[in-house]
Amino acid sequence: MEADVTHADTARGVVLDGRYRIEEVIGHGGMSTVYRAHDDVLDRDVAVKIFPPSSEAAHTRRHQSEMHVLARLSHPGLVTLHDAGSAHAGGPGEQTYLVMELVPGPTLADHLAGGPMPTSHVARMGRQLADAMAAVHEAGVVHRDIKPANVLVVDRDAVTDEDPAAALTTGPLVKLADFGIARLADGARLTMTGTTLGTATYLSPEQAAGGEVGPATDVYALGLVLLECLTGEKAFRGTVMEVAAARLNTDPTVPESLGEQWGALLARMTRREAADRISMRQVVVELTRVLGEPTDEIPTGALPAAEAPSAGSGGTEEGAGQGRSGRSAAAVTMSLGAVPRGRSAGTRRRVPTPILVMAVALLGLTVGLMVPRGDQGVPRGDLPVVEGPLGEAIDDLARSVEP
Ligand SMILES: Nc1ncnc2c1ncn2[C@@H]1O[C@H](COP(=O)(O)OP(=O)(O)OP(=O)(O)O)[C@@H](O)[C@H]1O
Repeated sequence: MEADVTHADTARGVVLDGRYRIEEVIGHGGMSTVYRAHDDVLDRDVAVKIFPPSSEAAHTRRHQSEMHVLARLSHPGLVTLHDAGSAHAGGPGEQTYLVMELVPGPTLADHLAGGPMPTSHVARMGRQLADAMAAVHEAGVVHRDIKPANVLVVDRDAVTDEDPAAALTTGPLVKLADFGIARLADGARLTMTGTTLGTATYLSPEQAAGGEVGPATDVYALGLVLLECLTGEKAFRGTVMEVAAARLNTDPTVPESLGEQWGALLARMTRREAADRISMRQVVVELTRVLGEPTDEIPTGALPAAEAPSAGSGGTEEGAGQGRSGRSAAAVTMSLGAVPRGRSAGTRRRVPTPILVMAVALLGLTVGLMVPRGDQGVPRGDLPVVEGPLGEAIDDLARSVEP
């Protein structure tokens, strides 16, 4: 019988596909365990992300669809997908795994525990993330889970040094991980044992309202992440319920001390109406202005020069989320099956406010009931699956809670 790769103690030493030798756990997510592994064929270290066994064919199909999208995305600011496969293929304990570029540094969440970052560092790091995300949007995909825990810091010194000029100009400081995988398993977090629930810190208003999610959702989340990097404080604090509900009526506060440029940019990124936000490509342009650099020489990491949009061309709302194929991000999201249960392509539907309030209350209540009072904050037992619009609103909230 093949070894179980669910747990660290049984996974160590397992060789997947005859080449990926599992070594040690390097990260846990709500949906997976991430291991350092050695690729015996290419003789290099890699990261292997293993999902728990799924008995639902729909989950497996969704993982495969998402892998195909991940495979076509290439950008220095995105963690590269090398390979994918299944352990115990065809059996009841089949487990999907992804083999990725190994980024050995801490996450931005780890880094932020040390306090705010210098503004120029935030601008450069933010521009790298925005450029990567603009490429993602232009490929017709929405991440939907931008948060510090999903930003891997490539070079810790480049973020902490007072004068990291060389590192800042040569390569990406950060890489975005967890690319859209979390959204694939709609509702799975609500049924998984051992899922860590935190706060709905980076939830966009449209996610909180159960509305349609598009590229502007990522812009909002990145705005909150940048604000947190600058201030060292989360923009919204409180219980899951309070935090999720607050953003429907409240704009994040940008301290005046950050200056007019940052104030204007962050306000335009975090407008409550998604349609009023600037595009991710425009964020790249604005952060270049913040850095005092010419906007006609903005680096675009992923796209060949011939295909790269000019600095300003993607900056219009019309351009936001349109891929080179001409398909909108929302359309591709739907074709991936990444839309919450029960939604169909082309259907625009908002969850009525009373349902949202019930959803927020239920999620808050559930988290309150499930999270033990100790330091770990790890819920025990299964959370209920709720069908219909209420379930969808809860799913959206659950997907957005931060570990
Ligand atoms: N390519 C990588 N290189 C190094 N570490 C990684 C890599 N990918 C993920 N990790 C580590 O594993 C952790 C969990 O990964 P990830 O967020 O992708 O999992 P997840 O199950 O999708 O999580 P969630 O959906 O709860 O955010 C990360 O926070 C990071 O510490």
